[in-house]
Amino acid sequence: MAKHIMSLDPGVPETEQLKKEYITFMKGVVSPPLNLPGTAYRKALQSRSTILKFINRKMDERVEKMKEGIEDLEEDNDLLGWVLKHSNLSTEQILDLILSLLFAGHETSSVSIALAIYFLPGCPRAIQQLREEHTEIARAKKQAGETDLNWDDYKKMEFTQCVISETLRLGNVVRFLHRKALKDVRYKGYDIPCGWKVLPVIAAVHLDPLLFDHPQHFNPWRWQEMKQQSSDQSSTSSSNYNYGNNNSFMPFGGGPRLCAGSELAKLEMAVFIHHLVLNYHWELAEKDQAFAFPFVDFPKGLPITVRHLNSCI
Ligand code: HEM
Repeated sequence: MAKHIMSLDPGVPETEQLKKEYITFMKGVVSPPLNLPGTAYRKALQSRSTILKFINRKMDERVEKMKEGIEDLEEDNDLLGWVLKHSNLSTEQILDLILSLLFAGHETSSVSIALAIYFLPGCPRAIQQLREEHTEIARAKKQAGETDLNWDDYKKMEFTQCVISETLRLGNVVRFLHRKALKDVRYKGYDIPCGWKVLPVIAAVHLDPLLFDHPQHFNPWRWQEMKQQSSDQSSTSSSNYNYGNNNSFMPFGGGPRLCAGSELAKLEMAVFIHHLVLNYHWELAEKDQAFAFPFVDFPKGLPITVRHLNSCI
């Protein structure tokens, strides 16, 4: 993500330093707002300020280069390069945009991928079906003399989409949303006064047994059933499990504030799963569990053992 946003290469000292600050920032984002020495909140404020200074410095360097007419293909095509050249955003708006995208686009996708790695070994039949789907895609590409995955390949990943949806439903990377009533609202017999904050808990919807059969069970095939049901109008109306309904599945939120990166996130997960199932066998090295405190994480870092498969493709 940092590479696409600011052309930061993984492993180099400045990226690692930014990562360290980012982790401290994340730990204090949802914490009691006590600006006292040693608190997570205070440390997060300090890290946020360090990150903003870092982005500001990068911006100044870029502006200098642009003035001198120095071209850099990679930097000109990253997000920072694009906004500097083609937008009229103020410095403050650019800083806010870059920080928000680093925040919104990094943790969510990487935790979702970790959750897929965590759930799948408990469902060997799903791994088998994924392998079949991706082996077929890889075989067709080889026949066509192509190597890199493209949009048409992605569109063929139908079962993979079921695995992604199920991972997002059960994993609940984002557990609740933030809303504020802009006027007095009466909803299902409840009065919500103007100005009150409302936190819709999407995790509660995703784990509701009235909406999802055996909601704690990782079952990617439920999404195939859902597709089948929605194509069969008559059966949908008599079913309890209307999880094709947008209000019952909203890992990316909804309405005008719907996640801006939802399609990118699913694409990232699909590409990762493609390479994972084609090339590797993996298992959990020790028992670990996903915890939400407040962001979903694995206390032990989800250690896995990985073995390379001798693929015949
Ligand atoms: C699996 C990964 C992801 C999940 C589960 C996720 C989830 C969410 C959720 C629940 C929201 C709040 C929506 C609302 O309030 O209704 C949101 C907002 C947002 N997300 Fe994501 N997200 C993911 C990945 C990404 C990525 C990869 C990017 C960008 C590269 C991104 C950018 C954003 C932005 C910019 C917003 C704010 C949208 C707005 O307020 O207008 N997200 N995301």
